[in-house]
Amino acid sequence: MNAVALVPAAGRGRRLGAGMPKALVPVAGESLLLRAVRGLLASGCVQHVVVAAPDDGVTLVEDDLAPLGAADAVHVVAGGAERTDSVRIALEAALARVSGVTTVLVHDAARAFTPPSVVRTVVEAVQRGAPAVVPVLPVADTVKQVDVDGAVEHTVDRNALRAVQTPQGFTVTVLREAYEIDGDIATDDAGLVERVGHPVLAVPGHPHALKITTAFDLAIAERVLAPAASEEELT
Ligand SMILES: Nc1ccn([C@@H]2O[C@H](COP(=O)(O)OP(=O)(O)OP(=O)(O)O)[C@@H](O)[C@H]2O)c(=O)n1
Ligand SMILES: C[C@](O)(CO)[C@H](O)COP(=O)(O)O
Repeated sequence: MNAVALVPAAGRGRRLGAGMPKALVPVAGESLLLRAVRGLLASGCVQHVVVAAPDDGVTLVEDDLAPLGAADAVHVVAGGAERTDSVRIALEAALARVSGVTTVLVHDAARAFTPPSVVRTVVEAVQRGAPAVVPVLPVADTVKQVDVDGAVEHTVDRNALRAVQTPQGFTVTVLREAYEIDGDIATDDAGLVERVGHPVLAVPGHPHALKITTAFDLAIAERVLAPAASEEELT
């Protein structure tokens, strides 16, 4: 069974400060978005991708993705004000275009260098019966809870913490249920699924699934991730 992937790519990239939508920022000559979509398709388990573009950038995004030569497998819609709005719009578009959808991935364009192997791991976990799946990494730093004044309240047991990445995977039923609650906003899709009471399974992520958020992250992408991606087969 194949999955459908939703790619929220409508963000402005304020923290990056590139003066253009972050998804279209190039790294070694290819946009973050093109790289993210190619990685999804290279996994071999994604049959269709719906990209949520900036509302004034749908044609720009369509043109950016043209080199993939996958026009039948990739559809671009205008995203929304928040990430959750963009995902909701892309989900509705995917279900209107693709029949028989069972598994849905949600993958940030900003995580452009996610290895296709992580995509497969997430899809396989959903198709083995997990209603919701997130790729994760251990937390390497000590984490402390602080109050509004910055005073440390306590140290959190980092062994019980994981840093969550994308693609996140869901059964279509569970994701639709989570997105039926209008106005509900969360920083990730699994958070909405937790709120409607479904279990979420953590599976291994990958350091290359770094979310390109700041100029520092972009430098890491240019100097480390892009060279590594060009060396590895997209397998
Ligand atoms: N209204 C929004 C906001 C974000 N995103 C997407 O959600 C992903 C994760 O968001 P983030 O990394 O925060 O991107 P931006 O919102 O662009 O960054 P910033 O918060 O710095 O502006 C990105 O691929 C972004 O394009 C989206 O589709 N629609
Ligand atoms: C979805 C996500 O990538 C999981 O870590 C993250 O929550 C996105 O956060 P952002 O502030 O929208 O980049």
